[in-house]
Amino acid sequence: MTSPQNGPESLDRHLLTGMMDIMTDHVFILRREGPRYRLVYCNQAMANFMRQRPADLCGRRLDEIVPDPKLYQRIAGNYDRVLEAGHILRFEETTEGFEANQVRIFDTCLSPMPGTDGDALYICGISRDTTARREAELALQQANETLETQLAENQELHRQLEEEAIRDPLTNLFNRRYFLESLTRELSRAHRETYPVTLMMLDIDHFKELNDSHGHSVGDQVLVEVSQRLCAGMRKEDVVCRWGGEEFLIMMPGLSLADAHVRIMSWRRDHSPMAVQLPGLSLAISFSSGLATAPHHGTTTDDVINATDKALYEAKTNGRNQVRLYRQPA
Ligand SMILES: Nc1nc2c(ncn2[C@@H]2O[C@H](COP(=O)(O)OP(=O)(O)OP(=O)(O)O)[C@@H](O)[C@H]2O)c(=O)[nH]1
Repeated sequence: MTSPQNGPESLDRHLLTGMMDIMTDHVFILRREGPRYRLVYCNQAMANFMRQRPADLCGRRLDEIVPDPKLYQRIAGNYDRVLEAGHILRFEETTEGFEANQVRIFDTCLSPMPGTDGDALYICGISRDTTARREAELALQQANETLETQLAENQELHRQLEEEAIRDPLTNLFNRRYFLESLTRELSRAHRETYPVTLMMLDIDHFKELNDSHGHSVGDQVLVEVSQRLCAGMRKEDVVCRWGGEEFLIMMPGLSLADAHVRIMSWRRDHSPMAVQLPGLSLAISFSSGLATAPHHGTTTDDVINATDKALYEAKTNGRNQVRLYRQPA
């Protein structure tokens, strides 16, 4: 008994052709004839794409199959390149110019091959339609870009919301909640590292009168103006807050009571009375302020704020337009 021979048998042409015709990729062979090319083989998929039968395409010159000179030049240029390179080339091409209504993308592999007689030169090619994959990639890329934009917008919105949650909407100063959180944090750090934290409460004098005489909107403009001048006069580590209606509370970490006093007196030299110019109206605003410091006048937020409030009260009851330092009861 003879055993079957190992290795591929030489197959009949109709078997090979049959196999090529069940492929969805375009398979084709061209022969170079001088400066031109002749299609010597194409499979069913390629013929379908050209809307012809394989028998009607095979044997025809490329310039007959593709009469448009620009299109011909584009296709033949690829074949020239692969023959010049002498090895397999792979590239992406489109069917632009072939079909009026739809441009498809192909991934094409071309290989130069000598004929059996040694003289003739052939190009074997396989083209795969990658349009759907590329469209999916493009859609994914666009979806990613949209997501990234949305993410950036959401982050910005989140940042704005966080900012709004700690700011007073009229003056844009920090609000009471943020101030209390910051003061709690600062007092415990100051305790660990032994430095003073001085508070100043500043209140606009006779603000009710101003509102009553000139209206709430003028009052609002004064509040905004005072806020801006207060911020401009403080260090970047100070926390300036709108404590209530026309009352401001400022935390000055690391400043002793005496240093804070010097600072506020200097601020008052420039800003009290504060001239506020509004259309048809010239105002002179005065302030009363109270100062207290931790740990000297208290170590908790409540204690030090109460001490500051009491110092302010003294400034008010003592005739306004002045600064008072907290004095501990004897
Ligand atoms: N325009 C404006 N007025 C406000 C705002 N919040 C509070 N007020 C007003 O601020 C005024 C505060 O009045 P008072 O507490 O009597 O203080 P004052 O008139 O400055 O008196 P002294 O502090 O004793 O000098 C009230 O009339 C409030 O209506 C605000 O956001 N805008």
